[in-house]
Amino acid sequence: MINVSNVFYIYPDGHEAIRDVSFSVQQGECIGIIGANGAGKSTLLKLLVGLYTPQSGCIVIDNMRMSKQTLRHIRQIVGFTFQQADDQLFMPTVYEDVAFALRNDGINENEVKQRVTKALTIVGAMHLKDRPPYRLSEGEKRLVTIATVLATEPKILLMDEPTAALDPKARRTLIHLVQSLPHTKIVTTHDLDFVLECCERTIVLANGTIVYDGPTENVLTNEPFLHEHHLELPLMLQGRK
Ligand SMILES: Nc1ncnc2c1ncn2[C@@H]1O[C@H](COP(=O)(O)OP(=O)(O)OP(=O)(O)O)[C@@H](O)[C@H]1O
Repeated sequence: MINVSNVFYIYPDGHEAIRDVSFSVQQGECIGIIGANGAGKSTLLKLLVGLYTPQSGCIVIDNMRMSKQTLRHIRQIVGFTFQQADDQLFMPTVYEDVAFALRNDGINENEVKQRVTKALTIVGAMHLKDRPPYRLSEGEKRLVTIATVLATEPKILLMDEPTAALDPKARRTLIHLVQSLPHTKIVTTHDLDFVLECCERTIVLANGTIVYDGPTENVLTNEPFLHEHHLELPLMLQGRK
């Protein structure tokens, strides 16, 4: 579903944020990308959704090599939720926000209504449809941003820090939602307990390179390795020591 080969990305100021990164993702996998602040997690997600273009290396999504010509099509396959929900919600009501991309694509109003209703129902936010997004709580906003993406019917979901600023109940709702979605998913996060519950495979980034790619359980129980990369044992595993 995703193949990343020898990708390098240097910001315009010369900072090399991604260095020789390669990995593949199979359909239906849920992968956690973890690492210290500044390790390159968000940069990598933005490369996968085509917001940034690598200086070298190649990204293939659903058998299509990412390029100016394929970007529009790839954006229909890949749904991306930003770290800040406010970056994604800007319409007067939740309904209009979820409908926005569909209307932009010229989809007829009947189908827009069906898709918006389905997406809001999946995330359990139908009751919010007439509310202004800026008045919602962080947890509600997070669910609505996921609905905006689900409505476009992507095959792949990329989520940047989805549990940031959520209280335990909202976080639990999100965990259940992510576990129930059949999509291929890549999630960047500092919430290692979330990774333990939702992702069977984990990639650890450090200074823009991959230092681990394998089963989640193996890496999240390796305390010396986690410490070396400014990470800690997930809270769920700390009692086992
Ligand atoms: N626009 C930019 N211009 C120059 N350097 C940048 C830019 N954005 C990010 N960087 C640098 O690229 C590196 C990777 O940043 P990135 O935001 O991808 O890290 P991250 O792992 O997502 O961090 P965090 O956990 O703090 O969100 C960092 O050193 C950061 O300072």
